[in-house]
Amino acid sequence: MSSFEKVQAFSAPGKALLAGGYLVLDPNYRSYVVAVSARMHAVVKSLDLKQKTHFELEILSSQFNNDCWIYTLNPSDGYAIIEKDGKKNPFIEMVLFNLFSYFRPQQGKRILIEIFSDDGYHSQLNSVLKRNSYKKFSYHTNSITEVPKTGLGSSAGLVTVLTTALVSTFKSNLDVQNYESLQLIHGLAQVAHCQAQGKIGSGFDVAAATFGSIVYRRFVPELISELPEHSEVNYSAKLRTLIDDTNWKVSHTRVRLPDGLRLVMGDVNNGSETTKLVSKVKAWYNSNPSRGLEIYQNINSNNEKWMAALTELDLLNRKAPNTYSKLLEALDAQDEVLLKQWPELIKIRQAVKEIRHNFRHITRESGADIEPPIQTILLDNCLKLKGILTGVIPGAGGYDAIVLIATENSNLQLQTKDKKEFAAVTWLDLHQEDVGVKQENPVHYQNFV
Ligand SMILES: Nc1ncnc2c1ncn2[C@@H]1O[C@H](COP(=O)(O)OP(=O)(O)O)[C@@H](O)[C@H]1O
Ligand SMILES: C[C@@](O)(CCOP(=O)(O)OP(=O)(O)O)CC(=O)O
Repeated sequence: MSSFEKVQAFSAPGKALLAGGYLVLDPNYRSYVVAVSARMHAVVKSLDLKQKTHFELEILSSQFNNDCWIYTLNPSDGYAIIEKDGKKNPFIEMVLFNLFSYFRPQQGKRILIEIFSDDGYHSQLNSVLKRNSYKKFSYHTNSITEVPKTGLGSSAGLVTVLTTALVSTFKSNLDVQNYESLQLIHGLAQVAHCQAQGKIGSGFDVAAATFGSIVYRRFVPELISELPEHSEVNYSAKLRTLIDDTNWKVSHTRVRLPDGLRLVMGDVNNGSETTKLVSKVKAWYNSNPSRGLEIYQNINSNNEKWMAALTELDLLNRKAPNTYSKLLEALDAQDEVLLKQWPELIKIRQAVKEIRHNFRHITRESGADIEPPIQTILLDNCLKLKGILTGVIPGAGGYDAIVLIATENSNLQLQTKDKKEFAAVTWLDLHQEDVGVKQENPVHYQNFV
């Protein structure tokens, strides 16, 4: 047993926002978010410091230039967050600040948290793979801020898993399958993530990291924007009231893609500035609200049709698995005559076609490259492949990785090999993973070589 009293491990998934991009910023609209198999992990070791009230914290991210952030927190100065060498990581800082403001612990501890992030979150260029008999991670000589991201929500995953790790040191016997515990983690992580990124997004990414694949409706931003300044003496009390005694009116209903279907992500080795896209779309909407509302309502109606049709597929599989198998066979054949016999498939394809058509309107009218022409061509080519049900550019769109819904049997590598129209696409080794925060076995994170 190491010198630490308690050792635990947790993980949280990345995300792909399939339906509801931009609209999900408005609490009137729902979104469909799929948790993906790229996960952020935290191994937390804690030791009580006898007769001490201060906290010695070390957050280690050895995969990225062996980065670590070291803090000493004292109740006497309001748990001020000052990194030993002045190093900055706003996401770590905001988690620490809000966790200590919420729990206000008095029993001093030494806490070591090691963060691990799966390959899907970042480019693997200039990295070395290290493994043990349970897991493998890529190690970079560059710091985290210098390694290109893939848009799976690394900061949301980090904030959620770091929040979970710290909650586990202050709340004995934390059960991450317990709904109240997940609610606590979710609230604290949403506050920390918004404060760290300096803007209040819809929070779909933190919700998916916490709860897994969900249909999500956001909380009103004022819940977080109206918190006092950190320097205010009542910050801690207001935070506790927000977390413990406030109905956020957020909804996150668990969903899963129907059996036999899987998420496929195709990276085009490019990216988009979500903040810039969002501001362009907001400016477009505000410049002509009636046009914006018309387009948004059309997109929302088709988002809801898409979500309902996915649920219908799931129900069909449960009620009539043999019939459902024939539907999957029709998809694998990609035979137009056969496919016409399946209204559930036609419904999904027509809904997504309408959604994409409307986003191309917004692209032209706002100047925000939500579905740029090169991505339109790629998606339309993908729809002709055997086994493909539909496809979108997730989230804010742009030049991020595309997302397809495909049958388990579809072999995209084989179908696209040496085809010039797919030359720019790398099919990622990712799949949907329905579960959010998970307890892991700490033994699985030792001796990577
Ligand atoms: N493994 C990690 N270790 C430490 N910090 C991390 C890690 N992954 C992400 N972060 C933090 O999150 C930031 C990336 O957040 P952001 O730019 O919002 O990207 P994303 O869209 O992937 O969330 C990094 O600059 C870093 O501060
Ligand atoms: C526009 C949005 O509705 C969705 C953005 O989804 P992305 O997955 O594109 O976001 P990033 O994590 O920044 O890549 C903004 C929001 O909901 O906050």
